[in-house]
Amino acid sequence: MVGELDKWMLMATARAPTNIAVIKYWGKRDETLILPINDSISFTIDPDHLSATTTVAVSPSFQEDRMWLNGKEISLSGGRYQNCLRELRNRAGDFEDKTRGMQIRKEDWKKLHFHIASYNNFPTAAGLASSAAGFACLVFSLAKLMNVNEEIGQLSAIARQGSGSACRSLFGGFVKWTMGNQANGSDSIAVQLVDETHWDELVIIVAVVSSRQKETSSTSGMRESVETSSLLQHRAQAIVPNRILQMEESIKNRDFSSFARLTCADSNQFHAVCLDTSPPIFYMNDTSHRIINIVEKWNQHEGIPQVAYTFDAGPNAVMIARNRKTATLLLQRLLFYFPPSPDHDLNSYVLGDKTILQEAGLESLNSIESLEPPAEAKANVSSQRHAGDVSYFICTRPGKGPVVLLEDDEALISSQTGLPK
Ligand SMILES: Nc1ncnc2c1ncn2[C@@H]1O[C@H](COP(=O)(O)OP(=O)(O)OP(=O)(O)O)[C@@H](O)[C@H]1O
Ligand SMILES: C[C@@](O)(CCOP(=O)(O)OP(=O)(O)O)CC(=O)O
Repeated sequence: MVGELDKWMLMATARAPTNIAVIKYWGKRDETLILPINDSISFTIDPDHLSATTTVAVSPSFQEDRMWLNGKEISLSGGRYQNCLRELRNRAGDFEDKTRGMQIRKEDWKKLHFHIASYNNFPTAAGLASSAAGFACLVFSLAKLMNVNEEIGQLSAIARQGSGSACRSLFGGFVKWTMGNQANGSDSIAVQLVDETHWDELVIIVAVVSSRQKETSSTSGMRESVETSSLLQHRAQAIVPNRILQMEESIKNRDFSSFARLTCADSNQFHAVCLDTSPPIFYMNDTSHRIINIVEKWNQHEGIPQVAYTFDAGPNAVMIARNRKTATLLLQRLLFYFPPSPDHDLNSYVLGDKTILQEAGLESLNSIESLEPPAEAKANVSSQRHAGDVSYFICTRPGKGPVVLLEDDEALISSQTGLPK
């Protein structure tokens, strides 16, 4: 189809955030329905910094379902996309717009085709959970377009079938994915624990760590762990249930010390499970280990945790600081140990909420060069600097769940052609 559309077209646009788990999901009991072997808890990241925006359009002129991701056409033939589309079509409602003379009955949705355009405001292949934001956004925007009359929890069970962690991106704040026990997965859904205003002191700094090697995907990594790791079985049965209860308590009470201990312990146990997998999977690299060391030594020096860290299936560090003051001290440490390489400017080295840079008194490359080693360095950690080992940092905070975008200029599909703008 080229040029003008010859029939009507209906569109919806939405934006959905990514999320980072503090109690990790690792292991499925059902590969097709994506049912996990344990509950997990995450926080949602501010969509201004890490989110997917998706426009979905429907028109009798469209001949097949098509999708463009970051401007490039991708195939929708994979089982995960097909499962989400089928589940949503099964739940579609009637739609009528008398002024435009449009009527779509429930059953018509099965014959109509979609054009879908999505854009991630962060790198897609950098291990920053783009699939979580992407599938949450796909399901949320299609549910709006098709008038699906379901609670967000039920939509989360559809997003789960795109990528497990995506179910948690249907809510803001802190979110629990309950594993459920039904064979059809109807009770394996996300629930919001608290919204993003409950604990608004927290500041998040993500270190995107340079990595050249191709990582094992989460999907195949967790399959191998289920098949070969006895530590994984022990973790799911004997460790996680208690940790979930403790984590819920620390979030409810904004108890940072307990939150940080649990978050770091759970990340480390997840990576221990990866090592216990045969053959072992190494997601973290030397820079990741160095970051853990810096945070651990600082926390130890202060006597109570200042910062928590967590790592997903890759070398990037996600650090959570108890408040803005701590975040500035963390940023000073990070920029001391990992200054930008000579070809970088500060503006492209620290992304997201740059006001933390100003508060840390770091407004020029010179100010980074003249940073002193932190107090704990002399006693415990080497003060060697590693320019170039981190690609960039993102400063952000916990944020809200998916939203519909109503402005025409926010749509990614042209109302004239039905194709990406
Ligand atoms: N905006 C989007 N809309 C729909 N699907 C997306 C979107 N962004 C990413 N995806 C899907 O997710 C896949 C990438 O998922 P993958 O798990 O490999 O990486 P990731 O989620 O960025 O990293 P990780 O899971 O390791 O944190 C893409 O190939 C695509 O199928
Ligand atoms: C380490 C993790 O980030 C694993 C996420 O795995 P995915 O949700 O990407 O896996 P699939 O369900 O196979 O798509 C931990 C987490 O997010 O809980």
